[in-house]
Amino acid sequence: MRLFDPSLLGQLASGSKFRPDVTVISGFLGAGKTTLLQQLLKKTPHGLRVAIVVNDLNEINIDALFLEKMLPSESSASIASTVALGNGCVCCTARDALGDAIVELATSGKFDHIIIESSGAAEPRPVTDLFYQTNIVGPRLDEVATLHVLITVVDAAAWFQASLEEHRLNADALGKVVGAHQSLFTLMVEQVECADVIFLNKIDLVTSAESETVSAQIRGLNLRAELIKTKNACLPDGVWPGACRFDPIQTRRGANWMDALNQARKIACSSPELRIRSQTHCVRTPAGKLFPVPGRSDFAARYGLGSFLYTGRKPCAAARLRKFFEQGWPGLVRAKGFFWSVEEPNRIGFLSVAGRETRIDYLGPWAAALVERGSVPFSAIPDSLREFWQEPSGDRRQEIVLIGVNLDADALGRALNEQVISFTHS
Ligand SMILES: Nc1nc2c(ncn2[C@@H]2O[C@H](COP(=O)(O)OP(=O)(O)OP(=O)(O)O)[C@@H](O)[C@H]2O)c(=O)[nH]1
Repeated sequence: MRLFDPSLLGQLASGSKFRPDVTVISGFLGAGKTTLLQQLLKKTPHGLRVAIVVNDLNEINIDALFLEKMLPSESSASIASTVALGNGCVCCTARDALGDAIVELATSGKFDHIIIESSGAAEPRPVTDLFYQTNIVGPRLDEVATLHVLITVVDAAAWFQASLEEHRLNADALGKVVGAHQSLFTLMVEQVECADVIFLNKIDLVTSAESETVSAQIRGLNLRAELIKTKNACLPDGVWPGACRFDPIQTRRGANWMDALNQARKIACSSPELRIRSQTHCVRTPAGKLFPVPGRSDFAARYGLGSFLYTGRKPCAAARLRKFFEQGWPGLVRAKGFFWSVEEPNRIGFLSVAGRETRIDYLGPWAAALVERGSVPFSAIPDSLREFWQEPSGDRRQEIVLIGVNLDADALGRALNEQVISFTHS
């Protein structure tokens, strides 16, 4: 893979140490990204020199053409430049082009702030990775520019609809980029999970009850981000350019499920039930248990948001696990985590549920499988894994975070035990 044009990086040698800020706007197709960009340009403080990078999936970049026409008359940016990245998505095929564009703009010394409008099919996380990946031919991207804020624009009406139904992306152009099996809703969820500011736009197209439901679901996914409800992406004062909100750790790991998983692991490790379980044999223990994960704010409590960890030491049937989540569960917004299955007992199963979209993947082997087959001695198992070690299953376990609004956790735990866990070993 090419990592930026080395001749551009050569310009750094003579350049100053000034690093322009970078704002990244993500959001699904038609959510209102270009509308927000127009608003940002209108409200740009006088004298702030802004450059824009617009990404489109097609060879003809409509948004770039539109913005170029708009810039001279409506932007208060003293100098503005538009770089169009056509035919590819900034989170995958156009990543090199994006890196080149940022380096060129940043090292020109002409701009204080660079705004990137991603294509509707882009995930924000790979764009942020670009700033931190090693560059064998020169400095890393974060040495020439500073990530300032990740903004995700959500179409409130589309979100409400997508969360109710299962939507699949069939369009050829999108299918190429996000993969035919990834649902619209999963992509929207990932865009929300990796954001510092979320604009819940098109608020005029939903009822106040629907707006509350969508807000609660979004809060269930990302409690850290600021949530702003807008019509026509109208910006409240003080938001732009605002303080730097991007944090390489907090933003990139801002998804509630990651936080819940970390918290829940601590709880599960100190739980007497798990200690009891470790003294007996896993086949005699309950199939699995749901632990509540403490909420992080009053906001969560107000909206009835809850996070739970389902943990257990009996293998599940992966086919039943998939069916269970595809059928849906009242109030469930997100489920993510690891599972141990009878179908693939030696490989770590990975589950991701967003709405009714359920994805199951297999990652590498469980450490226990490596020990059993003699590839790794037990002494080489790191402490972080030994914490979870219980004979005879080792580190094999169910560890799934479930996030939802007004979830009946007891019923959910029982249903998982009854419908998903394999009882063939008991
Ligand atoms: N009703 C309503 N329409 C809106 C709102 N915001 C934007 N729109 C309209 O929605 C359409 C799509 O807006 P864009 O800003 O082009 O959306 P986008 O996310 O840039 O779209 P892509 O570049 O295709 O991904 C336009 O016709 C906008 O005028 C809003 O708050 N309410």
